[in-house]
Amino acid sequence: VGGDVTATPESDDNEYLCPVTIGGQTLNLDFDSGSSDLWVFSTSTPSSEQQSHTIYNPAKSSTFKELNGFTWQISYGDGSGASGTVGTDTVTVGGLTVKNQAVELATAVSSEFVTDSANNGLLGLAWSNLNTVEPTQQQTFFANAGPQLQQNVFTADLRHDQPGSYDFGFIDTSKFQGNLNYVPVDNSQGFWQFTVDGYAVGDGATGGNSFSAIADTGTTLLLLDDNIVSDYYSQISSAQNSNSAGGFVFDCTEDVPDLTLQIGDYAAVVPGSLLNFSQNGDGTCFGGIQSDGGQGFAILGDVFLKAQFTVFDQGNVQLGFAPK
Ligand SMILES: COc1ccc(CN)cc1O
Repeated sequence: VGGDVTATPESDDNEYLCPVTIGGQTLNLDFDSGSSDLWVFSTSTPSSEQQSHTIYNPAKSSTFKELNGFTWQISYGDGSGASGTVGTDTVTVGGLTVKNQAVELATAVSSEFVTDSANNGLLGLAWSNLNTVEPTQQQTFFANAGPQLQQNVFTADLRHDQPGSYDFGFIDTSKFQGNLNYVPVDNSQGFWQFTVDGYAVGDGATGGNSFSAIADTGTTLLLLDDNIVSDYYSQISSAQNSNSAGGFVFDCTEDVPDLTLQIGDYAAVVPGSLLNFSQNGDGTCFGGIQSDGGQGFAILGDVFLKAQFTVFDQGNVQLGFAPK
């Protein structure tokens, strides 16, 4: 048994949304391998915050059950957050169904979510020890689905400005080139965390110290240690760190170098085309590489994941990468 679901980018590839059916109601959710709560805009969300979102109505689901007294509260790296109550329902993603899945109903959402009208909630794909439900932590959709999957994996094939896909339970070898390169995962902090062994800017030599990183489909950019960020932008003559833009920008006419991350024997290339992330409207462009804020590990978000086919292997606690 498996599932295949389309992942559609919002404008500027800011996030990727996938249709999820909950108790017979379909909402587009942001699949997030950096968190472990499945939460939705619902009839419990204040009407002023519902705006033009698609909402889930548990009263209309014949399979919804309230988890009385259970609550959740989550905050994300970008400062956004949400909180609410909890129930269970039947959740289907691309033909794969999980019964009695914890579904978290938002009773409060931060402004970033209110204004992002295409996003009707998140489906967490990190490890269940990150789930925020109290008094009893809940399992993710992927953890619950694991036992019914042919292979205990999901894969991510995100693309620039075009639909990609998530597959659950199988590896579609037509979606990548060559062989998969596996790296062990440390899931003790609940993330898909692994070691990067070095980096190279453009066609320069691979160097630098090894560093820890997480594979995070719910983060837009490629967030790296400040030393690597400085080294990278030293290769772009007009680059500057702009407070008003919120990070490094450069003239849109510039030739933007590739970045290669050495992961074991695998050289993961992120092409310069993906590292010229978006236009600021004033002739400058915003970089796909930005600072990780010194939090001790790099965040390999969608900018990185667009350039790789990635296998999130729950059974063997490992990640697999291949070029596309
Ligand atoms: C405001 O939108 C979001 C905030 C945080 C996450 C999770 N990294 C996903 C989002 O779509």
